Amino acid sequence: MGKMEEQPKLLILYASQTGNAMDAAERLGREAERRGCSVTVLSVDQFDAGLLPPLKIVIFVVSTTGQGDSPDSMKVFWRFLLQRNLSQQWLKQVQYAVFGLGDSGYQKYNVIISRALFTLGNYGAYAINIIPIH
Ligand SMILES: Cc1cc2nc3c(=O)[nH]c(=O)nc-3n(C[C@H](O)[C@H](O)[C@H](O)COP(=O)(O)O)c2cc1C
Repeated sequence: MGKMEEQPKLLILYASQTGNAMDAAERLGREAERRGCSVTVLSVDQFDAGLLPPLKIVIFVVSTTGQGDSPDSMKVFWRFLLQRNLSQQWLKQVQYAVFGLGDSGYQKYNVIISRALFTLGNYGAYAINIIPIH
């Protein structure tokens, strides 16, 4: 027989200002584990963005804070992604989904979703779903 099926590996990265995106990410992680995935859940500031390219599936859970700002924990990761010396194919193997936490009472509702989508897409990553939560 062929080699054993590997468990699908899933990375869930969250960017949270007051804990809601973290709670949502951990809940998502538990659901995925129950369905047979091998899951790692981390805050974006605990993960080196340079390690993204070989990953197959990454789920981002990001909240919008301030006046349409990203959480503080996302800044370094963000700066890395905006570096100019990364190729347009840098994330071509990566499929990703973005869950966004926001409040439609704010003018800049959930804008961090679109920023994340745009930036990752620029590197050839493939968006499998974009899900605003409010
Ligand atoms: C100070 C503050 C500013 C916020 N600004 C926005 C905003 O500009 N756009 C938006 O969609 N939601 C905004 N929200 C709502 C948050 O996104 C929402 O409460 C979310 O659940 C927070 O997630 P977190 O705990 O992971 O940071 C804001 C919330 C706070 C407390």
